Amino acid sequence: MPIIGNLHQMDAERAWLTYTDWKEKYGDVVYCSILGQDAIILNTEKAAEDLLNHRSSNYSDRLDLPAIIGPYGLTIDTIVLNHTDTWRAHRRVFHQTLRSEAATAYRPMQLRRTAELVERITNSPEAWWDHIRRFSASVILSAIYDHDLSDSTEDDSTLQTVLTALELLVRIFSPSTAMLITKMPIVRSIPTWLPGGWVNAKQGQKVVGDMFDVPYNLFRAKLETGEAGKCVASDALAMSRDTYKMDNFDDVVKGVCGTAYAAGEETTGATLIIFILAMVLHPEVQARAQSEIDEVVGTDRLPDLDDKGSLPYVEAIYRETLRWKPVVPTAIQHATTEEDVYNGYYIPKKALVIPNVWAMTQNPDKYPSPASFNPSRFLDAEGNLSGDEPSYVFGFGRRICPGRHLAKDSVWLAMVRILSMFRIEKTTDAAGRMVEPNPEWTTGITSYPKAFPCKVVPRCEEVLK
Ligand code: HEM
Repeated sequence: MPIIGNLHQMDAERAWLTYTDWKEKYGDVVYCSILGQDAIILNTEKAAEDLLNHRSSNYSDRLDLPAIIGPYGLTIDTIVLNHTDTWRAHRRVFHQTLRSEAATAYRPMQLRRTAELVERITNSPEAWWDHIRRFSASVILSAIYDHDLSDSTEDDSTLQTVLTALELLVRIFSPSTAMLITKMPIVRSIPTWLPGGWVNAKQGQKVVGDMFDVPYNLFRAKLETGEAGKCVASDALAMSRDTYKMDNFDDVVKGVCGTAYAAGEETTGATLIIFILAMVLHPEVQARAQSEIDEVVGTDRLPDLDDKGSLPYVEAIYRETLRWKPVVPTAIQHATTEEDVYNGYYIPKKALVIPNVWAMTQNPDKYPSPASFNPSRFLDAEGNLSGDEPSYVFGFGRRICPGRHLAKDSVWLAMVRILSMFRIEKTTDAAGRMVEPNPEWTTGITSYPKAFPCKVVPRCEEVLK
């Protein structure tokens, strides 16, 4: 039986990060080997749906990374768990607490947090980036642990603990480092004082352990004194009290909560940063959205989620932002449990399966001129929303992102409120010429622009005219 596509020997970095023209060069489904690991790259929505959605019982594992998971204390992290009963318990908690109807309970909190975001940008517009990152952290910490961030993020020990761990996780999960640690486990013992010592597993285990323990223990202490409000942690514990019985359920809840922070904070903030970049580059899109908002909402209140149905162009901007530069461009790799055959081609057991979300978003047959930011592609000739939504940017099958409903409300609300209150403009240089932002992009599991020049200006004078 033939192997799918071209046999292509890749090094780890290229296989994970050079995904731009894979479909053109190699076809819809590609086999490659990443340092000896079988890997299948799915370049089209059709192939991803056929395998990851329709055959999900065989495509919902993750890659076994025993050299990383145990030594770095990731044994209770939803993302890396295999397709086991423990993972199913995690997903049941996510479903119970963050499914579409359950996520609406967090809307009042999201309205408060977006109002704070607008206020902070009004007071110090030059620090918009920090305000956005604070916003995404504050929404997730509230939703998961009912934790209110301190005024200064530097003084918030909970936030600092999780940020330290995230920094480490992003580094050890970079493709080359993950492979290096897997192939040469000895590097885990490099003392922290030597160059490269940041991969030290003993230190990693402490840092990652704190990420799960510190906010969770704080929440448990609040629960005991009756101060804990509604959040994922309290709803999950109520589940176990009422109906759901399982040994070690406390570890499940702790794992769910710690993973949700790690998976939700950066993705939400990064999507908003991509949106700001799109707005700087496209003043005409911004102006059209602002006139829609002014017409529908008026100028004496902030838009809210009840306005969504009347703001199709804003919704189209949301969809185009997800599509234009997907923040998790190769989603998270799945793995097969058993061998399989697809369209006559053999797929090995325990193969990595990488959904090339980037290629799907750049498919010129579905999205003409895919590199341009054009929200109108999601509207019909009458200006109504088309049925198309790039929901595949949230992944596939049983592993689909369980935080997507919360994420959508947070991102949409922040976008519409920023648009209603501010103009996002290019800066000018000393000679008065416009500076065209052309940022570098982060690489790794997530991808978003590094710092770029832009000016955020309150619209109040313009609106009052
Ligand atoms: C714009 C924001 C977000 C994007 C683009 C995003 C995207 C993704 C993607 C692509 C995956 C991989 C799915 C797969 O394996 O097929 C994923 C997994 C996951 N996401 Fe999100 N996500 C976002 C926000 C969130 C939020 C807010 C939370 C939590 C509240 C969250 C929690 C998770 C978890 C726990 C997983 C792992 C699921 C599993 O392995 O079973 N995400 N996300």
